[in-house]
Formats: sequence, structure tokens, C-alpha cells
Amino acid sequence: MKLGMIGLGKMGSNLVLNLLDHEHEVAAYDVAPAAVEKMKEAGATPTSSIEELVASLEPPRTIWMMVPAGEVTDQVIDTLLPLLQEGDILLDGGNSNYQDSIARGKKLKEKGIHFMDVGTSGGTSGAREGACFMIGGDADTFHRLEPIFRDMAVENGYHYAGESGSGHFLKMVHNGIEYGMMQAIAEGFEVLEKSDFTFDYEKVARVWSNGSVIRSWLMELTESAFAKDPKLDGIHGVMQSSGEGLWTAQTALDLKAVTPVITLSLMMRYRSLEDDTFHGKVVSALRNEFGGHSVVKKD
Ligand SMILES: NC(=O)c1ccc[n+]([C@@H]2O[C@H](COP(=O)([O-])OP(=O)(O)OC[C@H]3O[C@@H](n4cnc5c(N)ncnc54)[C@H](O)[C@@H]3O)[C@@H](O)[C@H]2O)c1
Ligand SMILES: O=C(O)[C@H](O)[C@@H](O)[C@H](O)[C@H](O)COP(=O)(O)O
Repeated sequence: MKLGMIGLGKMGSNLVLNLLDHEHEVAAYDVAPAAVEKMKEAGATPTSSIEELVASLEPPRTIWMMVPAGEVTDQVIDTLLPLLQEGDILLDGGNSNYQDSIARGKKLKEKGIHFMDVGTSGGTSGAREGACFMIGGDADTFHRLEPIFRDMAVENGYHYAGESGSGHFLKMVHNGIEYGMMQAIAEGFEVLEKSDFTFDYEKVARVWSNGSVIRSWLMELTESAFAKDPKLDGIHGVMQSSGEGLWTAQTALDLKAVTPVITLSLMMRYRSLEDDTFHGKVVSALRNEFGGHSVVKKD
């Protein structure tokens, strides 16, 4: 099958290589010409604009977007909209908000374009060697595309979840779980680090990766991180986030679903961005007010 890929960054480039491995033809586009050049060298058809990418595909076209979520995704869709025709398929593999995906699905449907929200997991190595896809959109379109998902995913690594938005909803909750699991692993190592024992964290993560209840890919990645830097001295404990954890927490609140672990994990990420906190000052001042407890004063 021939398809177009827009966005050839860490994920898109690996998805293209994965598709090429499975003998699919790919027309590739990115705003960064160097990224397009790399994919040309790998065997994809290079294109220098979205217009050229669309023109290089026979209708009904299949185009996969792997660009930053939010505004960029909207910009790409707005550029594509007048170029696409009834029956074409547009997939969004980015980490888009599921509500945006529902709205985009409706807008594209008005023109007869099938929009599929494809929550994609497994990181860059998954994109390259076998990913995990959580797919929303109409069932007929899913069945037409199923051979592609089968090729690009690990065994049992794709799931058609149902109506538009359900794929990105699943990906959102997946990432909420990811926040909680990562925070729990991190807290365990915090206890080890504060203890009187001297542990080799790479070896600890290795033994926990083999046969234990908490064995997981995240634990294997923990081992890998400690193998590179035994005490992680080379990095700061600043934990960024891209939105999925926030959306999970917001959705959980709207649904009155009780999610303390995910929500606190998100808050720990925000806390990590601050050196000092106003709430810490307030608590410290109050302890001093009612109990005369000492405060740490600024120089
Ligand atoms: N990195 C991951 O582990 C991962 C995993 C699953 C999903 N995602 C999601 O996949 C998407 C891509 O992630 P990534 O890690 O590859 O990001 P990235 O920043 O490495 O790549 C994004 C690419 O999009 C290109 N781009 C930006 N604006 C464009 C435009 N208007 N037209 C064409 N190309 C444009 C950039 O030049 C870049 O090459 C994001 O939505 C991200 O949240 C990332
Ligand atoms: O399932 C995955 O492959 C990852 O979750 C992937 O989607 C990405 O690495 C996240 O975007 C990181 O999310 P945060 O920036 O919110 O931690």
C-alpha cells in the first residue's frame, strides 16, 4: 500500500522506516528539509510541501500525521482540507486531545474524509520495530487499514476501540497510568537512595525486571538509565509533561473517577519545575505563627 507521512521527527521517521520494512510505499513530508532527505535515503518518496505530498498519492489517499499535538495538527489539517477529496483517509498518530479529535472527525466527515485517531505508544523503538496503536474512527475505515496496523504493530499491539475520539481517549488514560507507574518506580528508588544501605541501582532494576511482580518495560528502561549514569548525577530532577496526564486528571474529575495516584503524579511533575513554592512559605509561616516553630529565612 502507498501512504503519505507528514511529520518525520523522532516518531514519524521511525514509522516510515517500519512501513518501508513491510514493503509499503511512503511519500514523506516535514517542514524540516533535512528530515525529508533522511527518509529519501531510506527509500521513501521525498516531497517538499503538503500539496506535493497529496499530489503524489492516488485517491483514495491515506495520510498519516505525526506532528506536535494542538495548533500544528490543526494547521496541517487546514492545509490538507482543500486538497483532499471524498473517500480519503487522514490518521492522526500524535498525542492529540480526544476532544479535539472528535471535533476534527466531525469537520472532516462533512467533506467525506475519514478521520482516524490513532493513539500511538511504545516510544521511538516501538515506532521503529513494532508499535502499539489505540484506534478510533469508523469501523469500515479501520478494516481497510488493518493490514497496515498489523504490519506496524507488535503482535496483539493494535486495538480498534470504536467511535471517533476513542483511540486518543485510550492513549490519554494510558499516559495517565504511565505517569503513576513512573512516579511509583521513582519513589521506590528515592527510598533506596535515602536509606543507610548502598545499592547498585542498575542491578536492583535488573533483578526487579526479572521474575518480580513489578517487572515491566519501564523497569527495564530504569536499568538502562542507571547503566548510563549510576546515580543520574548528570541530569536535574525536572519532570516535564506534554498534556496527557493533565487531560487524564481533568477528565477523571469531570467523571468523578477517583484517581489520586495519577493526579498526584501530575502534581509532582509540576512541583519539580519549581525551586521553591509559595505554598511551602505559607505552611512554614503558619507553623511559626501558631507554634513558634522555626522558619528557614532567606539570606
Ligand atoms: N516521542 C514519543 O515517544 C511519542 C510517542 C507517541 C506519540 N508521540 C506524539 O507523536 C507526535 C510526534 O512526536 P515526535 O516525538 O516525533 O516529535 P518530534 O518533535 O520529534 O517530531 C515532530 C516533527 O513534526 C515536524 N513538523 C512540525 N510542524 C510541522 C508542519 N506544519 N508540517 C510538517 N511537519 C511539521 C517537525 O519538523 C518534526 O520533525 C506528537 O504528537 C507526540 O506527542 C510521541
Ligand atoms: O506511550 C508512549 O509512547 C509515550 O507515552 C509517548 O506518548 C511520549 O513519550 C509521551 O508523550 C510523554 O508524555 P509526557 O511528556 O506527558 O511525559
